[in-house]
Amino acid sequence: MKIVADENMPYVEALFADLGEVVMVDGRTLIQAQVKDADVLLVRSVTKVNKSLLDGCDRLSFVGSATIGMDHLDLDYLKRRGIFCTNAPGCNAVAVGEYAFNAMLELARRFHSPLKNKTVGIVGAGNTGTALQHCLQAYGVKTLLNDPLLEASGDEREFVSLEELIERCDVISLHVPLTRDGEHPTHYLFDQARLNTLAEGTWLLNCCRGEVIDNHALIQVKQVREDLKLVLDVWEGEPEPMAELVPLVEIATPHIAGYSLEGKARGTFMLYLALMAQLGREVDKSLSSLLPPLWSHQLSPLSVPDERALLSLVRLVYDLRDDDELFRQRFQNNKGFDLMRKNHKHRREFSALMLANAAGSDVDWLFELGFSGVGL
Ligand SMILES: NC(=O)C1=CN([C@@H]2O[C@H](COP(=O)(O)OP(=O)(O)OC[C@H]3O[C@@H](n4cnc5c(N)ncnc54)[C@H](O)[C@@H]3O)[C@@H](O)[C@H]2O)C=CC1
Ligand SMILES: O=C(O)C(=O)[C@H](O)COP(=O)(O)O
Repeated sequence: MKIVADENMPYVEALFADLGEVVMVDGRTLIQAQVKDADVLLVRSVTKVNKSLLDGCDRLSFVGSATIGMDHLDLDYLKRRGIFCTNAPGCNAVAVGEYAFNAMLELARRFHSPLKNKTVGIVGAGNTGTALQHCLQAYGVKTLLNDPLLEASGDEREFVSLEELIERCDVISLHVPLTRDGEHPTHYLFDQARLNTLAEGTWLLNCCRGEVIDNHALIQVKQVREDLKLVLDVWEGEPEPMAELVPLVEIATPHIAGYSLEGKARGTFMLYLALMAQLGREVDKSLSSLLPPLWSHQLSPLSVPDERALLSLVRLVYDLRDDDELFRQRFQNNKGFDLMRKNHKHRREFSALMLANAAGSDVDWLFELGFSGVGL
């Protein structure tokens, strides 16, 4: 069996080498000739999997994307061809939730405006939106949700309209898939008209897909709205974000919100499980055996850390300012955006940090937030 896999997918050798020949490729520039005799194709979000890539790849029977998003996969074409296709729902949801929470703490510190007192609106209350809500609730921040699809499906949480969310929230974080059809398409969900309705001083975060915001319109609006603060991890036109937009953004990163080691490993592992099921073979590997051990720092945060101390703890796990700084230096270099992603030093999730405080104390909310505790 021949398995062609994106080189930015960790643990492929460890999980798939037993099954056949593994060939690692640059997913962004992948062409048909490289997939011609493959049985299995493992991709990430940068590979457009469609007729032009797969025409004539007659042996291919399995396509797996180690991502949450599926907008790069032509699902109708794959179905017509009878090629099994799967993705990795929720694999990096915790990473995205923690990224957005982290970014909010950074803005709060920068603008001397505590997060604790704000109302945060989450647009798209699926896996990543819920992971963010979890962090915010653990810290005691009020959240409002907008998700017309979940609302209609009977999800029992409370939802508000997008208009109400925009009106009532100080912070808005976007967590929707990129869609162009259906009753609630998200392409340019935040167009010029909607951006103009943002309340004074809103913080707007986009960690889902660049095209959910009209980036040209965002530039125009931001140029006259110093009060708006932006956090962008995703950009229209990746891997070439609009150069005029970057300086207008407070925290700018190259689509790495989901890049925790745990999240990426989970993505590869979910594809391994799907392929083993497809092949009718027994699973003989575990995710925990792939990951390095927790950081067993015996940290005991003061009984109730204030927001400053909380940010210090969060920065210990992942200092978002490093990625922001590198991004500004490198995004305009030849292939800078993709190189930063490829060479990204995997961060860990909050759970990698073991706190020495005992459970059942007044810092239990830190464990709720995701940090590990001795004996938990
Ligand atoms: N920056 C990054 O590194 C990452 C980005 N993503 C992106 O984030 C997206 C969301 O991921 P998940 O939360 O895991 O997906 P999910 O499928 O679990 O949740 C998405 C939610 O958005 C809702 N939704 C769809 N259209 C909507 C609309 N018009 N208005 C409000 N809500 C709407 C859906 O009903 C669903 O509940 C992915 O599709 C992917 O594109 C995901 C992981 C990492
Ligand atoms: O899971 C998703 O959806 C994402 O956006 C990925 O985290 C993006 O990473 P790559 O697949 O582009 O490496």
